Amino acid sequence: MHTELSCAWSVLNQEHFLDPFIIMAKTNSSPQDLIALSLKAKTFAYSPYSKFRVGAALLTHDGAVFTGCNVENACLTLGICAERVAISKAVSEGHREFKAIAIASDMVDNFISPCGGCRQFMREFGLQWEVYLSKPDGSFIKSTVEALLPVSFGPEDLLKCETICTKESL
Ligand SMILES: O=c1ccn([C@H]2C[C@H](O)[C@@H](CO)O2)c(=O)[nH]1
Ligand SMILES: [Zn+2]
Repeated sequence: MHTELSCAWSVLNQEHFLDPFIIMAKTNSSPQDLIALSLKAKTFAYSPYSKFRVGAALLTHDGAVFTGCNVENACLTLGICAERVAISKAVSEGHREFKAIAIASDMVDNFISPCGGCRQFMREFGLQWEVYLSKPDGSFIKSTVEALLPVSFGPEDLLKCETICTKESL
């Protein structure tokens, strides 16, 4: 684990570390690498209201990594979580298939757990991908989107309602 973490930190110390394609070339995308990237992303958190910093690092099917941090707003309800920032960055650049997301916070004694909204946001892109809930020391719980959001509602369900498709409803 120490070797893998050193690898991740050496990646982070290089210029352009936020470029997903450079990260793809330089890491083996282990959970430890992804967590190290989420910890780095956390340092960019804009959280003047809650003072609660969160970072996320999202690994795509093709090995790219997109990071995110929480971004709060003086209009308090407009803040966005780190996970949703990372997913939106990936989707907006053409990536919709995900392998894993790592989440980091400053909580020393607790693994950061994604909010319900972020679980639903993850679920939009599948149930069978991994979620690493981490602590600042790099320790983590490995879960999945499905385990975090059982019996969920997703895009497939919209296709199951006949009334949407029948002429009577028009
Ligand atoms: O998994 C989580 C939990 C919380 N937050 C953010 C939202 C808000 O900015 C702050 C406090 O809830 O932390 C995240 O980004 N991800
Ligand atoms: Zn959230």
